[in-house]
Order: sequence, then structure tokens, then C-alpha cells
Amino acid sequence: MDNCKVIAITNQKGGVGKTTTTVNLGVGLQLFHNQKVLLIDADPQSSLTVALGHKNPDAIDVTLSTVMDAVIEDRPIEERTGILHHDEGVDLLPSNIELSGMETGLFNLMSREYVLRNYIDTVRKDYDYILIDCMPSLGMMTINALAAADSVIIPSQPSFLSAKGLNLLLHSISKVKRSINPKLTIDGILLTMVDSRTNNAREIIESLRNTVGQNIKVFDSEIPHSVRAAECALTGESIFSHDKKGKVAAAYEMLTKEVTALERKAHNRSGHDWVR
Ligand SMILES: Nc1ncnc2c1ncn2[C@@H]1O[C@H](COP(=O)(O)OP(=O)(O)OP(=O)(O)O)[C@@H](O)[C@H]1O
Repeated sequence: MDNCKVIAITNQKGGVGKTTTTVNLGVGLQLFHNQKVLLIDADPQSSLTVALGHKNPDAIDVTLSTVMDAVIEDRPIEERTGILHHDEGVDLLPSNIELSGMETGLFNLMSREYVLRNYIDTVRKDYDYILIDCMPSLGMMTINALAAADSVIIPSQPSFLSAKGLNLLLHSISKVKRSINPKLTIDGILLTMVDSRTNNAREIIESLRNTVGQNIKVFDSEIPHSVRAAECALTGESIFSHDKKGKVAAAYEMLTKEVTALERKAHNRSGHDWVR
């Protein structure tokens, strides 16, 4: 057994802060908790790859689709194939447009849900955390991410957290849990781009915490809306480099504490079970 935790950062809605959360949670886990982190870009749009400074993903030869292809073809994967190192101490498995062809090809395979998981099994011994930045859909790549993950973090803007959207996502998660990955859990919903200047922002959040929060953890950390966060993707760095004293950096640092605390709880619980 290794100690690696694989987290899928997912929401079928686009533009809710999945990529920004993947970058800043990942770099924050390295920076504040000294964790070894791999970030996987599971979206052919490649926003994570771009956000970590690779302005032209299509020029990258070896990507997630290369290693998934090797799994499908049953070819051996050499250590660190395709993995790039970022200056801020995290590793990245990039993606580019080739991943969209891969997603279509998966449909004809027998064990199509397990391709990413089989790849991750070959690298998880090297990391404490693997974060998967999912694409904004509930298609086969996202199913692969959920099949490979130990848990899920759902970023959402408070005003976009519709009951319908959330139910759809929870339905997919529970389907994957039932049929292919019984250990899958939900770490929580992360409220992003919170704009405290709008009059009713607090009311919406309080009402969410009282309703959705009854069934699913809503992280205490709330990521504020800030132009400094949006700038990061353009400069290829995390908020901790770009604006380390700002409110977004503080919020993501707090999220790293909540996420690592979840691990300690799970650890204590399993120790307890073992004692019993
Ligand atoms: N806290 C924030 N404040 C202001 N802008 C933000 C914040 N977080 C993210 N953004 C910006 O909002 C946009 C969407 O964010 P991001 O790319 O992280 O979302 P996403 O869910 O990954 O999108 P997609 O579904 O397209 O992959 C980006 O332009 C990003 O820079």
C-alpha cells in the first residue's frame, strides 16, 4: 500500500475554477506541507498545461494521451515518460488536442473506464498527491478520472451551484462508485470566485451551506474573486508566486490545510478500525 491520494477536481460546468484550483492546491500542498505532487491535465483544452507556462501545448510531443495509448496497447511506460517539472516544485503530465481523439477511441475498448487508473498505478508510488484536472463534461475522460480517484473536489461559483447540475454530477459519481470504484468519496464542494461586493453573496452562501451542506461537506475555505487569480494563468505561475500576500493565496493556503486534515482524519479512522 502506498500513501498517495488521487483527487479528481471536477464539475461538468465550464469556467468554475477547476484549473485554478488544481494549480494552487497542488503547489500549496508542496509549498506548505512538503508533499510530492503530480498534476494531470485530463482536458484536451489543455488549460492546466497552459496555466503552468506551456503556451503551445500542441507542440508537446509526449502527453497524457501518449501514456494512455501505451496502456491501451499494453506497451511498457518508461519512468517519468511525459512528466514535466514546474519551477514551483510540482510535476505536470500535460495534455493537448490529441486527448480529444483518445476520448473518442476509448468507446471501443473493453476496459475503457480503467485506462487512466492503470497509468496512475504505475506512478502513484512516486507521489503523495495526484490531482486530476477534469474536462467540463461527464464523458469518458471524466469517468476515467473518477475511476482512478480516491476522492473528488467540486469547485463551483456559489451562484452557479444549481440543484440540477449538482444532482447530475452526484449521480455520475455514485454510478462510478457503485460499478467501478467503490472507494471513491467526495471531499467537498469548494466555493470559488466569491464576490463579496455583491449584496446577496453572503445570503446565497449561507443558504447553500444550510442546504447542500447537510449532505456534502462544503469547505470552510472560500476562494475570493480577484483579478490577481485570473492573471496567474497568463504568467504560468501559482498565486503563491504571483500574489503571495493576497486574499486568494490565503484562501488556497487554508484549503491545503483542510485537505491535509481530511487525510489525517481518514488515517486515524483506519487506525481505529484496525484497533477494533
Ligand atoms: N478566484 C478567481 N477570481 C477571478 N478569476 C478567476 C478565479 N479563479 C479562476 N478565475 C478565472 O476564471 C476563468 C475560469 O477559471 P478556470 O480555468 O480555473 O476554470 P475551469 O473550471 O478549469 O474552466 P474549464 O471548464 O474551461 O476547464 C479563468 O479565466 C480563470 O483565470
